[in-house]
Amino acid sequence: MLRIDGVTVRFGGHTALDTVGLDVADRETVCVLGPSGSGKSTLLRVVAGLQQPDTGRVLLSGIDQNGIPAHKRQLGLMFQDHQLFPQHNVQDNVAFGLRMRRTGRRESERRVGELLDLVGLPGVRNRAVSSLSGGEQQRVALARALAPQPRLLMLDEPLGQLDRSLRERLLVELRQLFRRLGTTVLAVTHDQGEAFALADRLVVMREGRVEQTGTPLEVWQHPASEFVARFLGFENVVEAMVRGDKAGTSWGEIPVPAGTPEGGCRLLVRPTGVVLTGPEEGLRCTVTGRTFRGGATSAVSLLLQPEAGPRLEATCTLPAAPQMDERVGVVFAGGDVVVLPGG
Ligand SMILES: Nc1ncnc2c1ncn2[C@@H]1O[C@H](COP(=O)(O)OP(=O)(O)OP(=O)(O)O)[C@@H](O)[C@H]1O
Repeated sequence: MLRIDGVTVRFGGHTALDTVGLDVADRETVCVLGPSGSGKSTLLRVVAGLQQPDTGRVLLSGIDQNGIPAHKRQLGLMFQDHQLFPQHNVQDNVAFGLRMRRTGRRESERRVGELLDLVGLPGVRNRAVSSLSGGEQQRVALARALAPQPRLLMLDEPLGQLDRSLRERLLVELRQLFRRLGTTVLAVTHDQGEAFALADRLVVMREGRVEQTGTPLEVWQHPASEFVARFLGFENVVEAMVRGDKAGTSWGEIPVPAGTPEGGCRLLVRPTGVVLTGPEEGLRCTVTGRTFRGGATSAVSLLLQPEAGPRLEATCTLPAAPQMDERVGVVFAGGDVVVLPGG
């Protein structure tokens, strides 16, 4: 459906996109994830035809889009500040793209009704946009982007402004909606939770380059670099020397996956792989941070300062959680140890 091929964009001396390549298949939802300034929005703008690349091509259904203006690319755009017309009612906002295409009034009204049902807002047709809540406005923006039946829907931080519980609910609904409609989606976000919930495939960007692509599970299980691991929120990274099925580190010996090449590398231990034991067992640590995360699992995040080596992050349940300044022992679970490539 979409092919981005060797796209480079420079602003003066700064390279915002550096030979980026990316394919999005028909009906696939791809989320581009990366820190602020990594080039995500620029990538969307290039696909939309709002930014001319210095080199490279954008193909939609095999056709090079060079020279095709934004409004002729048949794309649906939904940007962060959802750019609705606040003084107009919902009907007029959702029908905007249909008017551009000269759709008749009756057909347009039918389609708007259908879309409002779809996004869970039946009966708001005549309300002023300014009278809707933030979440409702977001849904109107989505209905507006979907109305002209774009061949590719592009979302830029679609749920950025919303509170957490609303965001989580909408994410689930959006995913179901895209499945049902067979929509092809390219979304960008800096929020990994949003990307994981929405995407069939993730693209992690760093300084204008694609650092890793894969399904959310692939990226989570095998981050391609320390950058990706840290971006996903994994902090337990340490220098290691692998010998057989163990690695020597400043935290002591850690089991490594079978087949790990011998020699120096960097290891990641997911917080779930840092297992608390009695204070006389394993690596001795002091609890220096303790945050109750709540949620269905009543999880507690712990920061542990070991006798030697960098600080560790661990998680446990509330009943099992030690207190601040308490001394604990730690052993490492092999299943949560990842060898970072290029370390
Ligand atoms: N029109 C422009 N002129 C000059 N520099 C620009 C322009 N647009 C973007 N940049 C620069 O290009 C880089 C990438 O910007 P971009 O907006 O694509 O990043 P992003 O990953 O979307 O960031 P954010 O998550 O903060 O929106 C940044 O360093 C930005 O300052």
